[in-house]
Amino acid sequence: MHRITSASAADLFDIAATRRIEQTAASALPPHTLMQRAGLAAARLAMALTPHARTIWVACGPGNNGGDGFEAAAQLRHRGFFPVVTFLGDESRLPQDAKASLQRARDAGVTFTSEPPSTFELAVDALLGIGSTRPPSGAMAEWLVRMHAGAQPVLALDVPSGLDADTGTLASDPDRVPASTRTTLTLLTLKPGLFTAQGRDAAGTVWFDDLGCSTFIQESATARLAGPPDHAPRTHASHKGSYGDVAVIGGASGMTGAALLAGSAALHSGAGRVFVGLLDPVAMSVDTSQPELMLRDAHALDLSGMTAVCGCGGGDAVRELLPRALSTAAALVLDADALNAIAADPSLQAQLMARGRTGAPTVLTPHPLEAARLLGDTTGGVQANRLAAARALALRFGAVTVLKGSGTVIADATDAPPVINPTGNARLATAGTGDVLAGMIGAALARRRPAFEAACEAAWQHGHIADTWPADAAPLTAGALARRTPA
Ligand SMILES: NC(=O)C1=CN([C@@H]2O[C@H](COP(=O)(O)OP(=O)(O)OC[C@H]3O[C@@H](n4cnc5c(N)ncnc54)[C@H](OP(=O)(O)O)[C@@H]3O)[C@@H](O)[C@H]2O)[C@@H](O)CC1
Ligand SMILES: Nc1ncnc2c1ncn2[C@@H]1O[C@H](COP(=O)(O)OP(=O)(O)O)[C@@H](O)[C@H]1O
Ligand SMILES: [K+]
Repeated sequence: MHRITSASAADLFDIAATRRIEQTAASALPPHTLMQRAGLAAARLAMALTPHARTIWVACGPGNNGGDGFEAAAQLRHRGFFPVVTFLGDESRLPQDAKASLQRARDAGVTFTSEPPSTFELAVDALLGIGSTRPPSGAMAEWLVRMHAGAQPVLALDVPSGLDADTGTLASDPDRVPASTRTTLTLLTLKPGLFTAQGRDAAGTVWFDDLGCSTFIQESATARLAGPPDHAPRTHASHKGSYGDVAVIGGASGMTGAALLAGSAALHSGAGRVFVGLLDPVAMSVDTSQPELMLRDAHALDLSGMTAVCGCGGGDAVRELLPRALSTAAALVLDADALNAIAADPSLQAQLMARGRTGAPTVLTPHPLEAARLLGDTTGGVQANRLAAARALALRFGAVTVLKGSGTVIADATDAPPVINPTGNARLATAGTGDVLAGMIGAALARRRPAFEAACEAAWQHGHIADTWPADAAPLTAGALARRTPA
């Protein structure tokens, strides 16, 4: 059992793959082994979370997730703790494993009640796991509200009840249950839904126990959790040409800052030279706070041999430059208004697809609304399955796609599993941080990192800066994020 951190690169498996792995493992092991291992791991984590707990409420549901709860309760009782189990299900319809664990809990002397205890130091959510088929309702919904309403920690077994383990969508309104400190012990496999969409908020701190079954995994991963990038030291005899040129195209009237932020991020991420091609006809010619940036008229930049970062603060004006960027830029990041222009223009879409077929490195960095426009979908539709949306965009345009937000998803058009970025937090929810990410990806492309790796590494680093921002420092602003130092 170990805690998952942003340093953990790991394979993620969806529900279908997890069930196949479970079958393989169960058929190779003595009956009930998996559930007993799951319950023991849960009891150990419960004891570590609340070593002095007097009452541990274990809420058990109608399937094998409930079985994990019975087993955990039995193990806790054997160790001198006082679990109180509430069981929401029909004993006669329990799966065999869960039935055996219910008996073991009874034999251990666990207390069963029909109503949750009035006070408890820890709640164990063993109501629903990967078999969740509909939003919890009735007593189950009430118990979930009750366990999350107070400050007591909640330990969810496998997945928080009601969370879709594939997509990270939560059946109930997540804002209804914000108070508790959440920990999730996920079992057998790590699931993608724990790390994207509402999964991060619902799961809290994630622990993983593979139940000793990693050797039974023959499946390819559904997705991967990005680990930190390797640190590649600069060779001594390198020069600015070794790190490439980035040209930011954006900054239409009133939005110059977005292009300057992307430029600043590219610069501080190590690009050899950074040009900022501004679309505002009366733009400044130098940014005295960042004299390293070479400000140009966007129309005058020759993009061949350069990495172009196109669209940051681009407004409508960026549209006319897109055909040239799509056909001539050596590598290309398309962000913000460049994506909106492409979404609205079939001829630009065709050009983007044609570029994709040439294999020229191209990265799209939509937030969910931009992704929805490109897909002809709604933001809700995109958020309902972020992995699928990122993959659909990557396949349609032949471009690496970075679908931003909590648990940024990075997909390409190959068979490689998409990556979920584990870093970042809501401090990034401030204007301009997306421009910074685009500039960071641009710098990685300029030093000739392959597009998928460039996107994964930049997304990890971008979130990591926010995660390690000193608590007592000034608020994180996009400018400071680009410079990587608190103002
Ligand atoms: N098997 C193994 O080897 C291992 C399994 N493990 C554990 O088993 C879990 C999977 O077990 P599972 O397949 O039984 O599914 P589970 O999540 O318990 O729920 C299914 C039940 O809930 C019901 N139900 C669904 N939605 C509902 C709702 N909203 N409100 C009310 N009821 C609802 C559904 O009923 P139905 O939809 O059929 O009406 C069915 O009765 C997995 O997550 C892990 O914890 C671990 O021990 C590792 C080894
Ligand atoms: N809660 C969060 N967790 C992780 N990353 C976040 C969160 N909120 C925002 N971000 C990140 O912040 C950036 C915001 O980008 P974007 O929406 O394009 O903003 P802007 O257009 O203002 O630059 C993205 O990289 C996104 O992934
Ligand atoms: K659960």
